[in-house]
Amino acid sequence: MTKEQQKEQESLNLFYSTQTVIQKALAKLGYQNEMFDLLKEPLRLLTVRIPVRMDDGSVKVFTGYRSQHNDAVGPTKGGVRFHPEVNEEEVKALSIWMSLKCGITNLPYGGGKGGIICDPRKMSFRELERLSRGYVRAISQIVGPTKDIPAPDVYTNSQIMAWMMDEYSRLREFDSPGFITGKPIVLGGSQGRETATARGVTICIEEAVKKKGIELQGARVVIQGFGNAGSYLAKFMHDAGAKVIAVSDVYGGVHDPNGLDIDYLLDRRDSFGTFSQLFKETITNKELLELECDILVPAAISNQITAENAANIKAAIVVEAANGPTTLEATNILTERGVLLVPDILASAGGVTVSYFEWVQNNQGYYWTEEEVAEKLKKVMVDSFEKIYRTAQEYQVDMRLAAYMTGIRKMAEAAQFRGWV
Ligand SMILES: NC(=O)C1=CN([C@@H]2O[C@H](COP(=O)(O)OP(=O)(O)OC[C@H]3O[C@@H](n4cnc5c(N)ncnc54)[C@H](O)[C@@H]3O)[C@@H](O)[C@H]2O)C=CC1
Ligand SMILES: O=C(O)CCC(=O)C(=O)O
Repeated sequence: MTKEQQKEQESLNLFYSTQTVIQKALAKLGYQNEMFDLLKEPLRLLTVRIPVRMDDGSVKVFTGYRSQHNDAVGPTKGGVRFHPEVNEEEVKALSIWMSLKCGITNLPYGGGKGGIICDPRKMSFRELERLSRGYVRAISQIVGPTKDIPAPDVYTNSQIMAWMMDEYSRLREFDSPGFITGKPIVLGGSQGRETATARGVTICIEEAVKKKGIELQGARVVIQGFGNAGSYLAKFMHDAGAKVIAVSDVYGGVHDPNGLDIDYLLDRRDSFGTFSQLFKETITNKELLELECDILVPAAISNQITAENAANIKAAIVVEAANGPTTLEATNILTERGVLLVPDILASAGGVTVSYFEWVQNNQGYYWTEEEVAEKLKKVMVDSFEKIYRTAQEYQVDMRLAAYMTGIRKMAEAAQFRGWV
């Protein structure tokens, strides 16, 4: 393997590349190696095997994970992913990113993340219910409203959160809405959580265009992924007067340089964010990423913009709604080319921010209006964007490193005060 190939291989390993940036961020902030030693790995990783009775009477055993990166600041928090490609390294990296997101937005949490290796698109409603409940039973010892609070992520939704909350409440023998966020409103969910990730991305786009001197009105936007994050984002961009010219799902995308009919697409997508099979003329995800546009938003999975295609990205602004869509090699290429890259741990932090609001409302038993939630979210996101933009300028670093520096500071301070380092 050549040096370049090895570099790219390392860049594609989310866990390894996260550790690389953490090390740089801590060094910039003047921390010793001991702090890196503490923060480079999750404190806890639980692997579980979940037997599920399938509809045909057979038993299938699924593997799941829950990773808790660091709880110096407070209980850990983060979503649960149901996806065939879930793996230990990815879950660990995702839990570290949750710590950083909570640090950036100044939430009283550390980061956690969970996942189950499965393909929910091939499972029935009742099989999914049994799997969700089985997962909660398997991880119940290490989670809870004051320990670790799960939430939705790829291919999980408010129905799955409802089953998980119900199972946890049964185990504990009292109603525990604060165990999980992203619940249906009638079960203690928050106004605005469903759209929170996309709202947060929208606010970042509004800030980023100001920095780049681009008018949002009429700007051409391309979005990869049409699930929770991507589909609402398309709607918000359309409502803001931008021209959404291409969107995609796992199978491919649709493109119209004059702007797509977003309401139609929203109406036709299924609960897994798929719609493209309804169309005859489609483009590949690879083609979508390289389209002529002003703003590109990867809102699906990781490692989409790599050393291979970074030079072909035409957008002036890339805003990462997905976790880990751009490798470190690609980050360098885009930055050198003058593309403003708003990193995932900032851009997608709207979800966990409103999850925090949901948890606060559950704890106090008093609920806020959609306007109150939107106003509070806006303040958190604008402040976070500015903080990171200023850090990038002050230290002459890219937005990703600036976001890591901002996100890790509170955790490092808390660990020091606790006497861990
Ligand atoms: N839902 C949330 O609150 C948050 C989500 N995120 C991140 O945003 C991204 C999307 O999450 P959600 O919208 O919640 O998921 P989702 O499950 O609602 O939608 C996923 C979308 O990605 C597409 N997709 C899946 N595999 C793909 C592939 N190989 N290539 C292209 N497209 C593919 C699906 O077809 C679907 O349109 C993920 O990276 C997730 O971690 C980040 C923060 C919060
Ligand atoms: O809402 C949450 O608590 C976590 C959302 C999440 O998993 C993420 O930001 O990646």
